[in-house]
Amino acid sequence: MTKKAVLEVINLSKSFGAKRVVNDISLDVSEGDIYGFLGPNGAGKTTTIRMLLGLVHPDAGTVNINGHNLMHNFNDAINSVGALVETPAFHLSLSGHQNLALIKNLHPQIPEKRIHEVLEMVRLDNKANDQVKTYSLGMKQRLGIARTLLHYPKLVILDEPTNGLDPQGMKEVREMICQLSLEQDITFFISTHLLHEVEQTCNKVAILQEGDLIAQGSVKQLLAHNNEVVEIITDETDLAIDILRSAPFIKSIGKTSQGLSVELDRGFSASTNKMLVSRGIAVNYVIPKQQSFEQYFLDLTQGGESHV
Ligand SMILES: Nc1ncnc2c1ncn2[C@@H]1O[C@H](COP(=O)(O)OP(=O)(O)OP(=O)(O)O)[C@@H](O)[C@H]1O
Repeated sequence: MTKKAVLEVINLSKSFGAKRVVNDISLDVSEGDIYGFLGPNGAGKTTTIRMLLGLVHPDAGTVNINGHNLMHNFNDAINSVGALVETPAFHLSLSGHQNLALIKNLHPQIPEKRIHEVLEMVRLDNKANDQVKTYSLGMKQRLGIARTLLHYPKLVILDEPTNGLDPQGMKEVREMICQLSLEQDITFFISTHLLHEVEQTCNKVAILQEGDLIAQGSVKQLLAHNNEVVEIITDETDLAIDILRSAPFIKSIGKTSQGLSVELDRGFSASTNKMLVSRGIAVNYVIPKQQSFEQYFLDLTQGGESHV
């Protein structure tokens, strides 16, 4: 069954003066996705997010949020999204609950009980009555996310939500996002440059570089598209390198403590083994290595091919 589109971005572009910052990008975010929006510093992530929220006017392109066109039906589009774009500011001498009550009071349609619900969702219900000045950075960030949830959004956009957090704070935010996605049917669009976070949290990613979309898809799909890496356990490393160097399907060879790490075209590990054995090399093992998303990202953004 095709999943419902929650965020559709079609041919979006933006320049500042002569500088093209976002270049004709299209993104598809479906119901239930935890969608990672990745890119090196200055790639255009924040500018894109600001366009998704109507804070920056695009030069060209269309944004639909939950079926509402952002340009033509702004209120419906924006009311169905929650967003945390900068470090949230709170009244430090008030409690978490009191801070959320101030926001709730501006929106009479939000029931009182919602404050407790969202505090529970971000696991701050036991700190609800403590002053925000006693909160850690991670707790403040979670309170910021609670604030975005007050009006029952179907889509939540977070710009670098774990930026500046310690490992424990990052873990808490990560776990909370996964839980909200599962239990509350919230779709997330998260910009980050932390690749490890993406691997652990997101089911889909888009990679932006200098305003261009250079990859989009599931983490699994993107890695499957890439070369394979195997470790070849052998004592005859120098001879093995001489033999493999000439094979067109071998992309790179490095030495490891027990043999060689070889990057090759996907599907050629058996041929690699056969080539070595037929030339008299004693191959003890060929071990497939899981290529990390981090390596994939670095290959791609430092001069690799495009997988859009
Ligand atoms: N209002 C503006 N006027 C001129 N240039 C801008 C403006 N906003 C952003 N830029 C430029 O656009 C480019 C993309 O910036 P943007 O903040 O969108 O990137 P980013 O991917 O979010 O980077 P980072 O991870 O460092 O925040 C940068 O070169 C930035 O200097």
